[in-house]
Amino acid sequence: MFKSLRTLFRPELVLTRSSSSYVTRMRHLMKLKEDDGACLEALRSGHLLLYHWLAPLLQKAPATASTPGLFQLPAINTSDFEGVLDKLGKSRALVNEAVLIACTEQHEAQFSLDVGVLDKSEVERLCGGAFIDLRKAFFLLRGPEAPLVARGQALLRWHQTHGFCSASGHPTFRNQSGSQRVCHSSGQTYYPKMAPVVITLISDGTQCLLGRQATFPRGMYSALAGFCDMGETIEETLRREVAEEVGLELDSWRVSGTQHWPFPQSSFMVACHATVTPGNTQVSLNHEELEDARWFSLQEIEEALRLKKPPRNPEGETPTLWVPPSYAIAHQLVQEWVQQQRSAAR
Ligand SMILES: NC(=O)C1=CN([C@@H]2O[C@H](COP(=O)(O)OP(=O)(O)OC[C@H]3O[C@@H](n4cnc5c(N)ncnc54)[C@H](O)[C@@H]3O)[C@@H](O)[C@H]2O)C=CC1
Ligand SMILES: [Mg+2]
Repeated sequence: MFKSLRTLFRPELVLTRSSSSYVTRMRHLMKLKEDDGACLEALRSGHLLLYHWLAPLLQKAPATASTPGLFQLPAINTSDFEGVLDKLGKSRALVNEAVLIACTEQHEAQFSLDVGVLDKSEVERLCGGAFIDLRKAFFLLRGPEAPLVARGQALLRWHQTHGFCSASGHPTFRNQSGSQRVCHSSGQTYYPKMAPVVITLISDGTQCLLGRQATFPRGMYSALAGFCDMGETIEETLRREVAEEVGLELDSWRVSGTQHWPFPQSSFMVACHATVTPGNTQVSLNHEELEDARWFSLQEIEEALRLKKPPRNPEGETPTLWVPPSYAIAHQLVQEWVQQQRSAAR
């Protein structure tokens, strides 16, 4: 029913276009964030990403030979969604709860809206699509849609959990864009927050170390991660987390990239590659933090990367190794490590 957001929002193009178009777009977005009237007007002609209790609405993408079974985000015009609300006999005022998350190159504003108060299957039927758990959605979306849907969900979650001032206990009120909340009693302004997390892939030169928490799905291993303590630098967190979780002393490390991750309450992931010397690989596991941590060979990791979706891994059978989805920065670290190993072998 609705066209794909992919046709409207292609941030990768920004890199190849003149910087002035990027600057104009960012200035436009800044105005919408700060000016309630302009934001409300932009909402009228904007697009909505719908969520139902924080699960995003996805629709099947047209299949191609290389990308069968993929999904996309439907681009729903605000006015079309108001028509949906009319059909459901619900107030159009729900649309005003949308929060601003981005704008297209044509300066069309994009908002996310949680429609948990509406009947899920009715919305799915009228809008064409299905509400899918965000962790699952990361396996189904490609390109810029995964970070966009993550950002939309994170901002909605932040509003849903910051309705009261922690100083006065009184309700807080959002601005139109949703970029902040204010308590009129204490005068405190609240901004959406991300918790810094360091995630690291440790290599001994030929193998890499992955760990799993007891709550991970069967067979899934990931790079080691840990939240920064108050006042810590990235390097201090990195060394401490590795020492705490697997009892290893790092030899060297470098930052590889960063990412916003919407779990558990929005994390700012700083991804690093680290090394230990080959004689210093004996893992001493902290069972309170990890269920297992093991060294994996290049071949094992290459096989895990070939899986396009999580394997079935039934109880009672030895699970097949798999790693987080391609959007997760852990996946990118693993891929970079494979590239490094291959080029070192040439
Ligand atoms: N995007 C990616 O590729 C990956 C992301 N992650 C994310 O990294 C996060 C941190 O990794 P963990 O090993 O769980 O961290 P961790 O090793 O620091 O342990 C988690 C514990 O830290 C404590 N903690 C301290 N500050 C916290 C905060 N701000 N929020 C929540 N808990 C806090 C809690 O007791 C929690 O149970 C995970 O929540 C996960 O969402 C983890 C692996 C891959
Ligand atoms: Mg950890």
